[in-house]
Amino acid sequence: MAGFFKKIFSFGKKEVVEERVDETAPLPPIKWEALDALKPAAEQVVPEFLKRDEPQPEAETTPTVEPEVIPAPEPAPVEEPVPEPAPSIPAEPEIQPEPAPVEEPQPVEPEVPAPEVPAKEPTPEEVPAAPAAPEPVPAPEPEEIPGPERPEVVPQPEKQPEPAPVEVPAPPVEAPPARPEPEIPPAEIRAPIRQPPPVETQPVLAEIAPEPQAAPTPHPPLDGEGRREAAGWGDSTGASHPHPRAALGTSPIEGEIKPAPEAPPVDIPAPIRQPSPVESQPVIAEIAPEPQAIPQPAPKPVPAPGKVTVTKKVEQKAEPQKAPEPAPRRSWFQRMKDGLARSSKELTGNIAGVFTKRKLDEETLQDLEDVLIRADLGMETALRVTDALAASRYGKDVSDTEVRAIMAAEVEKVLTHVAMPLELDLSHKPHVILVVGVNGTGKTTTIGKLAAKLTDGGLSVMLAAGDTFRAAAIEQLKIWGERTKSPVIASKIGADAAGLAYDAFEKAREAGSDVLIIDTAGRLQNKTELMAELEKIVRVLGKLDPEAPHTVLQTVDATTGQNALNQVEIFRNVAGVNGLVMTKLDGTARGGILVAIAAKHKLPVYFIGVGEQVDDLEPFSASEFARAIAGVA
Ligand SMILES: Nc1nc2c(ncn2[C@@H]2O[C@H](COP(=O)(O)OP(=O)(O)OP(=O)(O)O)[C@@H](O)[C@H]2O)c(=O)[nH]1
Repeated sequence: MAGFFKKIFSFGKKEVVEERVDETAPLPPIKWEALDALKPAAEQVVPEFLKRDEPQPEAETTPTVEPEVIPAPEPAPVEEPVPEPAPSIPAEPEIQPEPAPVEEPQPVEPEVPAPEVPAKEPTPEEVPAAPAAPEPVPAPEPEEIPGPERPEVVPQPEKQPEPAPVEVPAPPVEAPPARPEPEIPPAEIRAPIRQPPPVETQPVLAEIAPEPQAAPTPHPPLDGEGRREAAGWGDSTGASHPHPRAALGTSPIEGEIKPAPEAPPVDIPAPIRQPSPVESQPVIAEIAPEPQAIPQPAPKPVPAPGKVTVTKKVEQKAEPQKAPEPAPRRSWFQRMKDGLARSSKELTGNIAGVFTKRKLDEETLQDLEDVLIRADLGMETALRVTDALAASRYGKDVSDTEVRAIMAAEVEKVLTHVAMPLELDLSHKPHVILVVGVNGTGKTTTIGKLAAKLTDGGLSVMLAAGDTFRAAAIEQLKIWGERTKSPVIASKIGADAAGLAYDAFEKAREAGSDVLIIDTAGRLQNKTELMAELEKIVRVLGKLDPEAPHTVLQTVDATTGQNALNQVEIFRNVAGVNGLVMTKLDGTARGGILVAIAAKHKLPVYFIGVGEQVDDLEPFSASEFARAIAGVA
């Protein structure tokens, strides 16, 4: 068979050049009888395909497909010149028998001969015969051939035509486009596609169809947008489509969609919004079937993979995850221990470094003293620890565990005297608590935490925004007042703090409040002004109650280290501080400063803060603090 075809092709090529001139002439009537007689010449008919390219009538008949096929095989046999195609013309009768061969072999070759025969020979007259032949063939051949042949044939002619046949390739190329044109309807569909109605889904197919040469491959032309459009349609028609969401879930489609980004789909977005993610999937299913519906139905449903929905699914997953977020609350001791972890870790680590396989001697004791001082525990406490250790373990092997235990015991002894509970003398109405301290040490926050404790204990509390220099401080106190349901007395920014304190005292008394907590500014930058202001507040309050303020609390920021010692010294002298609140013990390695302050000033430490939350303020416990900082369970 291959040899047979080659000959035909060779003829066709040569003739092509000649025939083109003839084709322009009108086509004479076909003589079927004569054609039968000419059967042997069928091979020579080859030249026709060339003519067919130009002749319009052929396009209608199925034979058009055949002529197209011809060009593809042509390349090889250019050598044999067949000047006289005339006899071959009668080949038409052969064309009918061709159907059978065409079906058998997938290769287009068998089909090629049939069309060729009629085309070339009939310079003018015979040419018409070619179109006539196709008419009988139409129904059977087209169905079988179309699916497989189209994709194969089209690409071949274009690629194979290498050098000489340059002329030939041109015609075949033209032939293929002619076919799609009849299908043009799809192009028309695009316009409707932009419109939301479900009918638009068809247009999408049309777009896909053209590419179909890629037909074997899924949906190259579809874009993410295209899918959306489809999705919109799918929603409306989704019911009719059998494609389950599961099918759509496949990811493969996505890859296809990406490659073909087309402008038209952009319009589609509107419909997409309407459908929910789930709906979009059905749309995809619709798109796939359409292209297949024409040639290949079931197999392509795979397009469901186009699941642009994948992104939507992801979103759905994210939503549910957000819901569950309960936070278990740790015990106070655990929180304090965690808060002091940095201080403890550094301290115990250094101690372990000193006592690694060493006997306790003067050098070792000196090293330990240095470690304790660097931990801000203070000279006094450091000496207490080393003295206690030397008294019981000098000259002996000592482990870091034993050292930490002794240290915890000595620290506790120092703190025990300052670890006192805050006592309120409610014989005074109100009991006035003046809160002082450097800016940012936690005055306002501590006031809020304390107010919460007092109100939770059934006491009525009133708050006074004595820091009149900062609007933020006033607003912050108001927030705490709302949280604790405590009235807040405030004034304009820059107002006299002493005057505000006086007014607040009167109002608290009038209201019968149990406790009045007064916030103050902490501008150490201008010590003179600060001292004057605090002294004035104390003096004014004394006018209403000689013993007021009854409690002067100073907040000390543990992160300030040794500076805290000086701060306490200043405020104690200016405002008569009689109690401390150590704040921010969480997140600092300098918690030991609390021990140094206690040892030096011997002021009561009422509370410690280990966080910003309302319940992160707890009464100070010497034992707990000592064990926590020494790393003793
Ligand atoms: N981590 C931690 N932060 C705290 C603690 N106490 C207060 N803070 C934070 O420290 C910052 C300052 O707290 P404030 O209460 O505004 O301090 P202040 O002394 O009133 O500051 P001024 O209003 O500027 O005078 C805020 O962000 C508080 O949330 C604590 O115990 N631990």
